[in-house]
Amino acid sequence: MANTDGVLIHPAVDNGIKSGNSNFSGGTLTCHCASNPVKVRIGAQTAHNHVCGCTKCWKPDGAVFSQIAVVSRDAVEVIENGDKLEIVDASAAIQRYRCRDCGVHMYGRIENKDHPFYGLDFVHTELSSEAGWSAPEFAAFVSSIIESGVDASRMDGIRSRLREIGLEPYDALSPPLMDAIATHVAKKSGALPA
Ligand SMILES: N[C@@H](CCC(=O)N[C@@H](CS)C(=O)NCC(=O)O)C(=O)O
Ligand SMILES: [Zn+2]
Ligand SMILES: [Zn+2]
Repeated sequence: MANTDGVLIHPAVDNGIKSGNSNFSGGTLTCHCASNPVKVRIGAQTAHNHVCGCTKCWKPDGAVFSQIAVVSRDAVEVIENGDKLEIVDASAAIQRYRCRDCGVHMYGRIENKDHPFYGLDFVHTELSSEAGWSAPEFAAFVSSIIESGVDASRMDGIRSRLREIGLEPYDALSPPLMDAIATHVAKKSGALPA
């Protein structure tokens, strides 16, 4: 069995996953700036929370994975210091808005109306002090952590640790989300009825 001692994934899951609260209805995300932080109000509970190993998603210092969930774009409102936001990569499918001073990503938005996840924004709920956000359910883009410099020899230990804390590892998204994407594509091409 792979040794999982000392394998750190993300602070929100390393000491056990906190359950979500089904009555929770949102909170405020705050960037890491000591003065004039960017604040984003999320007016709903999130869904599909997960950890992501890709190189594009924002990770707190020392974390190998990011933690990211989706919420309707209608529920996302920049309420303070929005002038500090800049788009990381305007050509990416997900346009990630980061604070130009501290680098924290405040939300990611899809502008392509044909994208399977159009209408959903991507947010890091650890930026909120409120408890009750939906709990992470799986680990996505696990092999991608190698692209950030994790040696492939550590992957057995990292996948074992993810399973140990209840986050099934996948090298893309989870099967239900991959199925939803493929269904969207098949309906567009006509392979399935719209
Ligand atoms: N192996 C690539 C994967 C990047 C990737 O496809 N990320 C996923 C999960 S966040 C995605 O949907 N990206 C869309 C985007 O970045 O716009 C990396 O690590 O950079
Ligand atoms: Zn900031
Ligand atoms: Zn990602």
